[in-house]
Amino acid sequence: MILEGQHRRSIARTADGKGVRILDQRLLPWEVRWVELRSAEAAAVAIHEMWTRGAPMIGATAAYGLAMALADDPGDASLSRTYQALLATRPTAVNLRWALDEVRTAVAALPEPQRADAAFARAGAICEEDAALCRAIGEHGLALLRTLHAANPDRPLNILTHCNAGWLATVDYGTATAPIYLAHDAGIPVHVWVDETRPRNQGALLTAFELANHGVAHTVIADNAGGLLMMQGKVDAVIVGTDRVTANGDVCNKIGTYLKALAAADNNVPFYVALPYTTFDPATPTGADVPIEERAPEELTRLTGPAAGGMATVKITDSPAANPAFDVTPARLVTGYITERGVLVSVS
Ligand SMILES: CSC[C@H]1O[C@H](OP(=O)(O)O)[C@H](O)[C@@H]1O
Repeated sequence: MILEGQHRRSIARTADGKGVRILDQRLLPWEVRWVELRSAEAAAVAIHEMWTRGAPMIGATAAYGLAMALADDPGDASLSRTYQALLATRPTAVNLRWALDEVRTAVAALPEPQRADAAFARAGAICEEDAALCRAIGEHGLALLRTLHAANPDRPLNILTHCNAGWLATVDYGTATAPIYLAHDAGIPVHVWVDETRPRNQGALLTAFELANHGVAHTVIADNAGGLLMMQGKVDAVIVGTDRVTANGDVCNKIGTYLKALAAADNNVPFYVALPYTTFDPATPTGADVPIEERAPEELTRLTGPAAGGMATVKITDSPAANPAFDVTPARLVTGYITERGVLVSVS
């Protein structure tokens, strides 16, 4: 199903100002369903169960969750309890902690009656800032893609991406997709190899949905096909998003990213990471220090999809399964970091 109209915003404050409205991404691309979250507890469930996902997006949702809690109880105990509960929903993306810290800082010194409004205001500003940051990432990435396309102007530029780092993962534009959207809109012929991204298939379900909706040529591939395509010279660059970049430039991102970076290095394919500065985590020394989220094995051993009368789940195996949701790409494998301030060749 293609989303019509203002399709680039997957989060907004509710009309009555008391909640937050998100797209339930578990149903995409088959159904576009908006849900209204009316409590911090509902926001925590939506983040943990990945109704909404993507580093900047879970930060924005958590920020609204804290605001909703303060509307119910603006006291310090509520603030602290809710902060910790939301922080515990998903451990890897640094944007979650960053956004919660932003709201806590905005309200901590205020009289209690003023806290909820200030929290909602900060949450809304975080969303608007993210949209602007991602647009700027797109502008800097566009310059990069122009240069890459100039090397082979007679054919489309082939970009490989992993997972979904699009407008569904952010407030607008995406991070890895922002340069792609701006290049497409500027008339640069771009084709995207879309890693399906097992086990949750964010690529096949979400990135493909986004690109189709924007009219960008794309091909969904098995995660394990990327190395062959690079070996065959069919990939001009890899651009991925990230959930956290540590002080030394290591990149935490969706499981499978590291293997793409290895294949890119082995085939001299530039490997870029697109991120806003809110995803840098200078307080964490290296990728080895980042908690890697372990999710339910059933995400791996079951497949869910549309069937007559609704969604159906099929079993793949009864065997035990391990399901780490992220991995670490060492800084040495990263060609550059595309940020809202420009393209960095190193972080440390
Ligand atoms: C722009 S952040 C996107 C980032 O978040 C995704 O993880 P998840 O879908 O589990 O929230 C993935 O790592 C993306 O690169």
